[in-house]
Amino acid sequence: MKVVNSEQIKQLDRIAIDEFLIPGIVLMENAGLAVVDEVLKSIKDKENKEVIIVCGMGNNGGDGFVVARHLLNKGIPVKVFITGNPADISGDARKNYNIIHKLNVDIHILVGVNNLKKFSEIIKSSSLIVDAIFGTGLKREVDGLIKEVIHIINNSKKEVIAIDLPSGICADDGSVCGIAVRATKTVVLALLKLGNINYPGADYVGEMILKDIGIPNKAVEDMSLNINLITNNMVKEYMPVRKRDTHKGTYGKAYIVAGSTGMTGAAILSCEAALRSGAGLLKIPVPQSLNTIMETRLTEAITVPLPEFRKGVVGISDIEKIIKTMEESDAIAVGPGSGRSRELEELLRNMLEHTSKPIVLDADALNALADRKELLELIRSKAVMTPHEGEMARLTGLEIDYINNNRIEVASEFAKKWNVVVVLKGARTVVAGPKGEIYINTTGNPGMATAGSGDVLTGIITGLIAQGIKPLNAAAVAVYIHGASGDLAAQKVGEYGLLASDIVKEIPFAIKEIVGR
Ligand SMILES: NC(=O)C1=CN([C@@H]2O[C@H](COP(=O)(O)OP(=O)(O)OC[C@H]3O[C@@H](n4cnc5c(N)ncnc54)[C@H](O)[C@@H]3O)[C@@H](O)[C@H]2O)[C@H](O)CC1
Ligand SMILES: [K+]
Repeated sequence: MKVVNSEQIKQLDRIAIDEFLIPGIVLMENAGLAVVDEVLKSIKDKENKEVIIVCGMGNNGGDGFVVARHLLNKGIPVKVFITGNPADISGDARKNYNIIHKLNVDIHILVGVNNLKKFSEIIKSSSLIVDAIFGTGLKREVDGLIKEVIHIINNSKKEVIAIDLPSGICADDGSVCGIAVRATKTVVLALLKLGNINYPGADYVGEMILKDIGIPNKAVEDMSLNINLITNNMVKEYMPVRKRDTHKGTYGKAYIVAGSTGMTGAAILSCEAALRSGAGLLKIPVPQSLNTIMETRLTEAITVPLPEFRKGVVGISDIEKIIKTMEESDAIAVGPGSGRSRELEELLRNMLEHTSKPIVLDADALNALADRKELLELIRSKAVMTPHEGEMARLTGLEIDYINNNRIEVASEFAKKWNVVVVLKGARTVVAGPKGEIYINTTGNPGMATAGSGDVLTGIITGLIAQGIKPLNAAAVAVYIHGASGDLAAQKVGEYGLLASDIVKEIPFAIKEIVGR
């Protein structure tokens, strides 16, 4: 499912109007009607049906005027409040304003303190508020009178249906521009905006309903939009169908280089997650002294004990064996719980130099790359890197705040620069491909911010690549499954006590729920 920013939706609007000759006022009519549907659903069982529509000076306000006209026609009492002088309204919004003016709709102009008092009184006796102040055209901090208006709407505790975006949320990044309407429901028009799904905006939208307003699919296709929301359907499409006459070899061999003294748990979580995601076979090199622990915990994996240079750390002393296993594998991962050491840096250098197999680089492998940037030049296989913002900061030298405010750009630039897939983890994990492809994930919950959660994700990505899914798609599908598994776990144990191992246990159920098998 495509996601756009304000510039892209503006361009799409222009293509629909100028190239496909769909009059803008038709789109506005469709937008208004889509909102009317939702308003009617909401007030259906209410005795008091009075609807307040608060309109701004742009096309979002124009949509609001259309809503007013249709509600009036259906006998619903409506009151329209306008946040400025109607003389300043132009274009299609102006036409729709003129119509409701002719129809003698009860229109109020919001100016001055006394007027605001009246506004809050009238709101009190209403049933529902439609927020049509700003949509994708919001430009700057909301202040003055409109800030007061939004404050009154939020304090009213009334049901609020926002048109396109809750007013005050920036369409491009979901930031709050001074203040924003807290909506019960947001009717999103034509395509999702980044502001609808990125935090904090996502916390303001309430229930999100995406409505078609008649922009031709062809116009959307012509734009070759690069930002996608990961959906159930995408996961269904990419998860391999398991045929009857297959064997474990069909589903790939994964090789996970992980764990060291004190951090065997990370390795176990990654390995179990890879197997729970469907990988056919899994091997893990184990420092000799840790072999008993690993064998005891990992029933289904094959552990390969290796001589250790330093106690509890896999080094390069048996690099030939490691290279051979890499060559026999379909997917490799390195880093979870590996520990920071010179041995790991050397091991990683050797691994990168000797393999062209897809490789997932996580945790301590990312630290090694951050400490020795020249190793990044060695990546010639299809690599997936899974940093959180702290690791991304170390890899790029950028400030964490900057990364958090520019997650898509940062992930995408890095992916393009190093020709890798980047999974920038967080509340809305961003998966970026080397050709500018972007996937955003919306599954998951705060309970998943717990030790080992990332190790599970690495295992899922590796397990999916092993089954033949291309690294970019595997990463996108994996973050979705990871989040969905976390959501199932949270349903059972809540968010506080959720452990990474709870996520692993839910992987098969999440896949079954999404894929249907
Ligand atoms: N998707 C589509 O193709 C369609 C969308 N429609 C609706 O149109 C809005 C976008 O309309 P636009 O006129 O570009 O912008 P807005 O109405 O969101 O706001 C612009 C309006 O507000 C003023 N303004 C901006 N920021 C501030 C501020 N901080 N304080 C005060 N005033 C501000 C600005 O000067 C303008 O006057 C989209 O979201 C949909 O709802 C169409 O109806 C159908 C086609
Ligand atoms: K709005």
